[in-house]
Amino acid sequence: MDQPPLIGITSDHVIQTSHSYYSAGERYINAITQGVKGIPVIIPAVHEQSTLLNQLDGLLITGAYSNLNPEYYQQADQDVNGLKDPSRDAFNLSVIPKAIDLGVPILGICRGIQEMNVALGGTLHQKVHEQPGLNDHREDRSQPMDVQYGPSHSVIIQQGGILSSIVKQHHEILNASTLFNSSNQQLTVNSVHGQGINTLGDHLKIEALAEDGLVEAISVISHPFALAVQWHPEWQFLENPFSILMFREFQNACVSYKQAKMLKKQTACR
Ligand SMILES: N[C@@H](CCC(=O)NCCCC(=O)O)C(=O)O
Repeated sequence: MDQPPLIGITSDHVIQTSHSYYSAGERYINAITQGVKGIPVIIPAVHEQSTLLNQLDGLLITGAYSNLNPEYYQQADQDVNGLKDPSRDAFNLSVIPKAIDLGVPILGICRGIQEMNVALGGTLHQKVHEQPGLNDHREDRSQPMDVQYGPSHSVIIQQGGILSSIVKQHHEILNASTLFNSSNQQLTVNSVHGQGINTLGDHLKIEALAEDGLVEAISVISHPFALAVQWHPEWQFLENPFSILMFREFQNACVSYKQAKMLKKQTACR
């Protein structure tokens, strides 16, 4: 029987009680094991990437409380004392373009969408809530976690992308979900971020927009599956039909990519 796809999960560099770790949240790992039926591999944000990427069948770029250093998009930092992660910044901004070039299927979540955009030359709003016309997309940290990560606002799915193709393929399942409104293609999502996409990077298309116009999902044009979303589909995804379908679509892309790689190897050996 075929081995499940090997999915790399990006990590955060964290210091706890004077010890240093590269870690990834359990929710992301569960989404890979249960939602993508893959083998999760946490990648320390230091690894040499070209050999590593050749082993992977997919890449998950996680969310994080830290913010990307705005030097990477040529802006002065508006929150110099805010949480940063230089190891993650350097690793992710270098691995994303390489993974895209190789055709590795990618799913980016929250900080992951921001990194994909900046890695391809885009910029971010450092404080979305201070931008005229944009809403406050932050969670209320005084609330319990299920409220912080609970349904927050809707996004409008744009035509012609990966998300709209999920809607088309599975409209019967989605029509039964209270989180999806088929008459206006609106999906209710959670919202746990202070930063967001300002100018769009190269070779990117918009997959979904919030009601205030903020970009909520993107994909790489002419790539089989390089999708990133500003919300958190991994949060209690088994209760959310759209999230289940999105992880399944990522799984299909990873399995196809793995099979194509094996076929190429076999052909080269003949
Ligand atoms: N720090 C950025 C990105 C927000 C983000 O990824 N939040 C996730 C928090 C932790 C997690 O659930 O993994 C911003 O504020 O925009």
